[in-house]
Amino acid sequence: MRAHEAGALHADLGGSRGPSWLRTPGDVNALVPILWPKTVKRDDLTGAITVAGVDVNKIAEQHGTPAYIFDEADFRERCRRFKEAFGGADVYYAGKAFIATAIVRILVEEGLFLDVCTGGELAVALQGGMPPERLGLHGNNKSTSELSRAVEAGVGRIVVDSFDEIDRLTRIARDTGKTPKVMIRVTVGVEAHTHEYIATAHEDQKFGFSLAGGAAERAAERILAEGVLELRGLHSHIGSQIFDSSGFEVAARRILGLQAKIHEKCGVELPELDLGGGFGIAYTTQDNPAEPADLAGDLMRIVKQECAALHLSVPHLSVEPGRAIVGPAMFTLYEVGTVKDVDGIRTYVSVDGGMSDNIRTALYDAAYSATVAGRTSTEPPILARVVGKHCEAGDILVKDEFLPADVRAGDLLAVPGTGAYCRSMASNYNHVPRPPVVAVADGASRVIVRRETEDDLLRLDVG
Ligand SMILES: Cc1ncc(COP(=O)(O)O)c(C=O)c1O
Ligand SMILES: N[C@@H](CCCC[NH3+])C(=O)O
Repeated sequence: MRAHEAGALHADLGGSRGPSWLRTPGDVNALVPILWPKTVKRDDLTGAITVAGVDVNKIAEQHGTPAYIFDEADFRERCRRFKEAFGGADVYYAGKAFIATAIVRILVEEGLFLDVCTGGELAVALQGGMPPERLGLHGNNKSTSELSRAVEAGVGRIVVDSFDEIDRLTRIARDTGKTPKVMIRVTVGVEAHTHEYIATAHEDQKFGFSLAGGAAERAAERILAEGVLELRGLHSHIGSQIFDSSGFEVAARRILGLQAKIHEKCGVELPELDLGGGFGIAYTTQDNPAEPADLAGDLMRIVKQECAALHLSVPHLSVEPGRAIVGPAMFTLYEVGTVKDVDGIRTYVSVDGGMSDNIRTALYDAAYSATVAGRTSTEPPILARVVGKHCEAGDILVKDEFLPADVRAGDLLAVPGTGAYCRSMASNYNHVPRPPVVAVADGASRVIVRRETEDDLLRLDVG
């Protein structure tokens, strides 16, 4: 029996963040549906996890570990649920969560729009065949080159974020004779209830034009007065991994207040409104995210009510979910390399990846769960910490989880909920090559982003 068994530890963890799930011998193998992509289950005979009918042991054999495993059917279903929920509104998938040409192709097929925020993401979007008019470009410091490329490609809307950018884009428009469509990113002053680093609408941060300070209104006046850019509407994004719709409500009220002011002062009713993304997902069983239909209902109701109160016509709405579409559609498959009991504290389970493939635990103190994936176990649960292979004590993937007491080197370990902001934020720390993304659908797997190799990294050195 390992250092910490579930029963004994439960009391110690009370009050602290604790594990996501107090496991008993019977349920240490359980897959809690809210955490896993829809086609994931355990095979009745072998106990191994399967995705779209493919055994993870086979995936590991074929593609190696670590690997991000993408459940295509799950992703498509989430695209459809958002699209249906928001009815006539446009759903811009936020590419920063995870983008690859294969993903873009699926988005095109599912009729979604796409939000990109750098020249690199724009290149992937165009390579994947997204019609440029269905693209939006974000960013607080877009370069002249990025803006020119977007204008040249005919990107549907550029969300302007500073007066410098308005100047830059105005010059490009004059030089090219084109009329870029723009929205204004407005900082509405909402303190979103999420980690400080991923909240984006309080006053003291780098994004957008301040509403309270009057910059947003001045930006609209300037764009309208110069008449070189086509002002389509206002944009607000309050942060990420948000569960509570009250922040969106306040944001919508404030931004529509500005819409009314612009109407009054400039005589223009802006035809579009974007309320951003940020809808939370379950990383552990303690998270309880809203359904897209409920979110959509709330947002659309607030916008309609507020427009009626302000005597405005209801603008064409759009939203930008990233995490809520791709986050739960992937899990990361690792192989356990070492298991170390630190007596009286916990068991450290080291896997063959780490903070280079998932920085979120180290960066945001994010909580994840994990399970032994290649088999089931009848052993009692022990409290484990899943860590990576990097030269860093903070290289933690899953802070607290109950794993079976016989977890051992060679086991496959799966961490769910890693579709968003894991591959897209991956690094080569310690010269560790980034893992591939393996898509699984209808009983077959295919690589959609190949594994990086040490040779790839060596080729960067030119000295
Ligand atoms: C402007 C903008 N839109 C959309 C998103 C997507 O957020 P999420 O992935 O939380 O839905 C972000 C990221 O926070 C963002 O900055
Ligand atoms: N990267 C963050 C969210 C920020 C999203 C982009 N504005 C995360 O992992 O949660």
